[in-house]
Amino acid sequence: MNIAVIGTGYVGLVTGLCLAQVGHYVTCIDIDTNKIDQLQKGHSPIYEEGLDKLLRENRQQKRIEFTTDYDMGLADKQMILLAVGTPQKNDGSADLGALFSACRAIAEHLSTDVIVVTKSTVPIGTNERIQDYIKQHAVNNNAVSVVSVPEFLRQGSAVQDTFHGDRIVIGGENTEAVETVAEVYQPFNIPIIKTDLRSAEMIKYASNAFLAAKISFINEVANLCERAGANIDDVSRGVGMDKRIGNHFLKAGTGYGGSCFPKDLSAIIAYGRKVEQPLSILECVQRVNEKQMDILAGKVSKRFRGLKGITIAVLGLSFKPNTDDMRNAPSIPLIQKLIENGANINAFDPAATETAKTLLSDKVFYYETIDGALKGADCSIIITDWKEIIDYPIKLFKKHLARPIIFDGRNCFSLKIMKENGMEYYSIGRPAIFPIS
Ligand SMILES: NC(=O)c1ccc[n+]([C@@H]2O[C@H](COP(=O)([O-])OP(=O)(O)OC[C@H]3O[C@@H](n4cnc5c(N)ncnc54)[C@H](O)[C@@H]3O)[C@@H](O)[C@H]2O)c1
Ligand SMILES: O=c1ccn([C@@H]2O[C@H](COP(=O)(O)OP(=O)(O)O[C@H]3O[C@H](CO)[C@@H](O)[C@H](O)[C@H]3O)[C@@H](O)[C@H]2O)c(=O)[nH]1
Repeated sequence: MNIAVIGTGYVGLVTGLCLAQVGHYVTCIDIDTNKIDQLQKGHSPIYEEGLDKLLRENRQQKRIEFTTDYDMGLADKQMILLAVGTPQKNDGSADLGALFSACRAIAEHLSTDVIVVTKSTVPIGTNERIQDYIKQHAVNNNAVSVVSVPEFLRQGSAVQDTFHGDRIVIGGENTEAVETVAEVYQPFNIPIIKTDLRSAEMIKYASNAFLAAKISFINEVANLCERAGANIDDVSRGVGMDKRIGNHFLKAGTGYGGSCFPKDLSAIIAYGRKVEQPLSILECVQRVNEKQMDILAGKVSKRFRGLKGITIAVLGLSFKPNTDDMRNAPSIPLIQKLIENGANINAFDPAATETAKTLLSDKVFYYETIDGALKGADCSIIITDWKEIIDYPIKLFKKHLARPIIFDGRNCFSLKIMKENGMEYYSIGRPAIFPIS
């Protein structure tokens, strides 16, 4: 099928490439000329292993192309995927400005009957608005059916998630359009669930909200473990082995970040308020998460009796490993707090340094190696569990740091190894380790 994808961010690019890979012909449209320039030259603007290869293969097979021109991009397409951003507004609700400006462009450039598939995460009722909006602004008399296919990929493993997802949700009121979309996704061989538009929209928010709730839940239990003298790693494993609970998203840490959970929770909470059905559990989930981001600063401050003048090697800046994305990364409020209280920051991240420079205080010193960041620092804080950091030899922490002290926000190391190496080690939800003097 000939498919247009509007928006070449994470979702648009990965979806476009994966649809091309299973044999469809895809044109990706974006208003960002830099992004389109890069893609036309065969460079992925997104950092993720495997994406460059997928891009190269599909360009060679002429199954994917990139443009800023809506006329060219929408010509002869049977399906248009909407994958523009839906960021958070000041009041917490989703900003649908980019989405409706893309809908306006569809209405003005459409010259064939199409199915419009919404991949963007949108509040309940939005797909009905999209249907009305395009009809109202259409310059030609083409038939348009809107179908909701929310996206569940994770950054860093987006291609893998697209080919091996747990389910594909297809929501729509027009049965024929829903069936056509199901055929397009059939080569992925993933279970498909067909629903109405509103249920599909709700499934996306409820899924993210539940996952975020699991994280805040385990973080609270971790904090309780510290008081109780229990070990969150064992507790988490024991709880997660119950199949009714499941062992995913039970890893305690410095809180969830990223471009999705924080904004999607805010959006569904704002929607609940609007329809007078407040979501009190999710409001707590958010509060617990905000508090969790402060936990490491508190531990360092307690250990050093204040932060003034100490030098901290911060390892990992991106909101999670295998991505250069810094949106809502826990490193941002944490580093801000440390600097406000007088600490000096040496930072290392394998991929996110350039983005970090645009977001963090200009007082932060960046290093290209872990060695460089550690040298002479009073302690190290681990915020993101990159493989490079987990695999870094403990004896080098000991060699480079002025004092062998680690505050680990992702429980990267075993307590036994820390003890054996004579480290002073504070993690999340586990007993602190002090060197034997
Ligand atoms: N990033 C994820 O992991 C993820 C996963 C699932 C769902 N989602 C949802 O998918 C949507 C897209 O997320 P993203 O992270 O890919 O967004 P993004 O912000 O990375 O990219 C959006 C792209 O849309 C382009 N754009 C904006 N207005 C446009 C217009 N009028 N015409 C053409 N292009 C336009 C922007 O230039 C940008 O390249 C959001 O609703 C998000 O919540 C994201
Ligand atoms: O046990 C866990 C699991 C995750 N996290 C944190 O949670 C955040 C989000 O992680 P993850 O879900 O892996 O990343 P995203 O790429 O943001 O993906 C989420 O958000 C996407 C956008 O909606 C959805 O499509 C995905 O299904 C959903 O997992 C990160 O800060 C992680 O460090 C934890 O603290 N503990």
